[in-house]
Amino acid sequence: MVNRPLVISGPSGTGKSTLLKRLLAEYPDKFGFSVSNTTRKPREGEVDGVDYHFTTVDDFKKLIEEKKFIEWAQFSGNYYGTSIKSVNDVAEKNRICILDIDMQGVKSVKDSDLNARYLFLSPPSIETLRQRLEGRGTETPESLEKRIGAAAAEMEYAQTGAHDKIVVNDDLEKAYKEFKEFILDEN
Ligand SMILES: Nc1ncnc2c1ncn2[C@@H]1O[C@H](COP(=O)(O)OP(=O)(O)OP(=O)(O)O)[C@@H](O)[C@H]1O
Repeated sequence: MVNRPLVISGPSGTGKSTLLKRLLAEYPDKFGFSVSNTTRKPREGEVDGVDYHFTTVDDFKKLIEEKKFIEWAQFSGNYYGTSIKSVNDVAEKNRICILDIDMQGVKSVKDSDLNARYLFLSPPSIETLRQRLEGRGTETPESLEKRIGAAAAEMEYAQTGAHDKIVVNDDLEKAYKEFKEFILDEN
């Protein structure tokens, strides 16, 4: 099968965005992201099927019942979700769908019939992760502790062998090389 979806996970602050940004800049036509469903109203300029699949609450609930979502959540009164179809749509456009998701998302994808590949990006240590999150300047003391707690659980899960590849983001150049090699190592 061509273009298996690629699931990238790892603790917040490990460097997923940094590496993905670089990959997308180097290969602008090779990858794609799934279009989420939402029950919120479109904002001006937003296009159905492009920005989101705008869905009624009834339809959204039906999709949940039919187990059509890999993951879904409710934020401030609206539902948001990633459907299996939206991931398959990317492959149909001959692109590799990248899913940047957390441990729960990884488990859901594993429960679905998506034949995905799993990459875990690990920090060299929790202490380094803490320093990077502090250095990024985006966290309050509370959100920092929350992320560190979640990181420990993510790292434990990675120890169970749930992923096809673990890349340790120590030296950025070395990590990017390994990251890219696994991703481009065709499907
Ligand atoms: N190899 C590295 N060495 C040192 N610093 C790094 C390295 N990789 C990333 N960083 C820095 O660590 C911080 C966190 O990286 P980034 O924002 O990419 O993490 P993330 O995994 O995408 O986090 P989130 O899931 O919260 O979005 C950034 O400030 C980034 O510049």
